[in-house]
Amino acid sequence: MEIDEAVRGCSDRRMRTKYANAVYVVQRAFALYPFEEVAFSFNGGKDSTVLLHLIRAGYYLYKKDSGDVAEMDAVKNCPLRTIYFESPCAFPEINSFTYETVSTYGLPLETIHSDFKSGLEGLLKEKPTKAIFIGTRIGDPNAVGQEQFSPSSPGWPPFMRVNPILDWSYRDVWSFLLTCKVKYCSLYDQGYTSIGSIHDTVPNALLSDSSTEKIFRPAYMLTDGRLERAGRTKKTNHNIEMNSVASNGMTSIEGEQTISRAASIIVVSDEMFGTTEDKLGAALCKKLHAIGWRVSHVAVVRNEIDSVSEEVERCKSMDDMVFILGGLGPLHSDVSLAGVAKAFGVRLAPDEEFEDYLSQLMGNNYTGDRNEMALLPEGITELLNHKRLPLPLIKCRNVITLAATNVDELDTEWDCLLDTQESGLVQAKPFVSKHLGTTLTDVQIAPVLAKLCLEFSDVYIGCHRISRAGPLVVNLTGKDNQRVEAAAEKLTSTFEGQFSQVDSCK
Ligand SMILES: Cc1cc2nc3c(=O)[nH]c(=O)nc-3n(C[C@H](O)[C@H](O)[C@H](O)COP(=O)(O)O)c2cc1C
Ligand SMILES: Nc1ncnc2c1ncn2[C@@H]1O[C@H](COP(=O)(O)OP(=O)(O)OP(=O)(O)O)[C@@H](O)[C@H]1O
Ligand SMILES: [Mg+2]
Repeated sequence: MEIDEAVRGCSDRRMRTKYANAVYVVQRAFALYPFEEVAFSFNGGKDSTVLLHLIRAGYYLYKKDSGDVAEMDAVKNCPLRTIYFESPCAFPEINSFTYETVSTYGLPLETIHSDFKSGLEGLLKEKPTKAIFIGTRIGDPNAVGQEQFSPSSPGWPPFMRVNPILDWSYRDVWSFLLTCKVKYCSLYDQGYTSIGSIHDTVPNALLSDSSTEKIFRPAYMLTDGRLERAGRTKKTNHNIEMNSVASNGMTSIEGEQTISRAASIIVVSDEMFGTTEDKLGAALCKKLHAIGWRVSHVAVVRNEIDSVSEEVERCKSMDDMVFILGGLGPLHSDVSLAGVAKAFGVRLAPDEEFEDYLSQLMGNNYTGDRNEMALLPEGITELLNHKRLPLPLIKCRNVITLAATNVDELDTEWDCLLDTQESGLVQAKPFVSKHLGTTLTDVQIAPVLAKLCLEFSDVYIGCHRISRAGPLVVNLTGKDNQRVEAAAEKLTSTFEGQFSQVDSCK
């Protein structure tokens, strides 16, 4: 079987692994469902072209494994029911490629002229259909939450969606098509990287030839697969918004200076419960304070997925940003990302870009076919790169997982975050603080401080003793210097000569 031979004979270990997993899914589907109750959703796109050849290979291997040797000659092709939702808005090149391909490979075609949902309702009424092969991949807008076998969504007719290439990247798709030397739709050679309708799809501008805007390079030349839908004008999923960036890279929009920002910190560590102390959380508090962010909450949780996910769930909606310290890496106790994924209701899925960084850093020094460290929360992860970092930091929506193991590493990671626009760490209006020391007792000043708190609700009024016998230090912190000064003035004038300014609250 030419596809099987081409892949098994290639030197690309990743390709061979992806192929082996995908054809395994195909074989499982043929083992699970009667052949006549399985369909293939084919639209002439690159992903469904990959799927076509994987189905052909999987069918061949399935027949071979089940000992149908007499039939082997006949299974060069796979006569699987093929459905195509034909739309008047489809590119003529897509239509002709689809018809040509089904004829070349002997696929019985059922053309449907309505939308996906009602078309599938009609199909299922007409013929029992238990499973449908679909070329959905991670990164497609509809892929979030799907597995290789996923029942159709509630409200859709009941069938199993079989997604053999769910974990394939853009690059995997092109490696496969080029390795197997199979025909694909001609639009991909004209700069189209993902194809919708004639109304919402143009060639990908990232492939435009710099000398003339009308010439585009072929789709397989796109280096950043995350931008494959950049030519889908209406439904783009990855539009990158550019904000104004200050010279240090930190977003510094004038209006932002007055906004207030709050963060919470989650320290993930079993050791904090008895054998060591948290230095990183305290250091991060100071760093946030220094850029004018309020720290609303610092929590220490155990290395358990549920403990992390419950804490992330609480903090992510309460604060602008959540920082996680600890629990990142290949150890059994490194559960932070699994906790984040659970909090957002997504699964952990292989991230090719992160995998590339990891293999540059550590070669192939991981066990099994898969690098478990490259499993990141699916559909919500952004990698924050910086030239000073060995690996990008992982940001899932408003949750940033820091990799620092000591304060020096934290200093570096923090500087890189400030220098990276995508981190979202905008400079907020800085805090001003005043520290006033006194030898008065807490009982003496308590009623006055209570009133002061009510009158100056925009000033944080903290109070602590150096020892039980004193002295006492009152800390006044706020964003408005005049208000902080006014609160300090009120306190000192109430207790004339009894308060003096001290450097800081040690
Ligand atoms: C065979 C088939 C089954 C589908 N099943 C579902 C489904 O169960 N739930 C759902 O929300 N969408 C379903 N869809 C719609 C897809 O999620 C998606 O809208 C479609 O593949 C178009 O993708 P595009 O917007 O990237 O072109 C299905 C589509 C096809 C072709
Ligand atoms: N009109 C259609 N008819 C049949 N199947 C379809 C149709 N549109 C989408 N599908 C199914 O959904 C899958 C995902 O569609 P999607 O548009 O993301 O991929 P593609 O068309 O194969 O490639 P590309 O991303 O380059 O357009 C397809 O591989 C196919 O299985
Ligand atoms: Mg398409």
